[in-house]
Amino acid sequence: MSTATNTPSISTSTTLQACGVRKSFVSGRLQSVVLHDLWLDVRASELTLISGPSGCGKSTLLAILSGLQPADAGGVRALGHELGGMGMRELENFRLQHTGFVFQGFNLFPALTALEQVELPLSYMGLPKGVARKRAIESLDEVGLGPRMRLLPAELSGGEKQRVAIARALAKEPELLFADEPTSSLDSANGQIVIDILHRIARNHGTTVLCVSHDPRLVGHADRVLAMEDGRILSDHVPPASLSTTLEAKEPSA
Ligand SMILES: Nc1ncnc2c1ncn2[C@@H]1O[C@H](COP(=O)(O)OP(=O)(O)OP(=O)(O)O)[C@@H](O)[C@H]1O
Repeated sequence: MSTATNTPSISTSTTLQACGVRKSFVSGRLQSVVLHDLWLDVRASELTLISGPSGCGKSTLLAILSGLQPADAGGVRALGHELGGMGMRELENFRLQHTGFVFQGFNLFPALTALEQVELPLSYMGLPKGVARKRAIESLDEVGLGPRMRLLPAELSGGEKQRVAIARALAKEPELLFADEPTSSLDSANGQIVIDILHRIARNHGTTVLCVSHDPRLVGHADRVLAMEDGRILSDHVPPASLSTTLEAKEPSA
């Protein structure tokens, strides 16, 4: 069984590990510890949700696990690589090739169509134009936006913008997908669509999906929930809704 305590046992499908991660921030003469000696492992083909109240350190943990921020102590192992051992260039390349990000504020370019938004990172990755276009269209189709791919962000709803952002991440075919409060600016129905898409990506593509959110409505949609408080992971559980889905999937059909 995986654990989020100080005595980790690592399963074979683990793709992302935090090993004794510590982080503090200094503000004036005050130093506050945001993450306390945190251990966890995250598995492939699962949507892992880190939940907890505002300010408990969720986004800081996500930033460290994705290599956007360094830890003060401890390490992160992602896809077999120690992130702390990489130089800036190497880390940038690792993120480009292996990770996708989805943020609360969508981060779309106002002047680009949905299709162009999704194609852009693929050109940075060096994919030939035809391959990039094919992948971009497939990803937009997968999130249900094929018919709207020629539209600009201003012509899309909030939920559709977030789906473009997910398609942009998905088209890179990343092993690791990070989502920071992806449903916070969406209403309940659109939030549900977004979390269901993230769940499906984990299942169908074998992607490790790590999502942080303080939205309690997401808990039942995750495969695994890590509850965080004051820079510590207090519990690690499979939510009941996810358990029943797993049991249904194992039930032989009549
Ligand atoms: N760059 C920074 N400099 C100083 N303090 C910071 C910095 N980044 C985060 N913090 C502090 O660290 C603590 C944890 O912040 P973090 O954003 O990780 O929490 P969170 O759980 O994601 O919150 P929310 O749900 O509101 O986004 C907060 O007290 C925050 O003010």
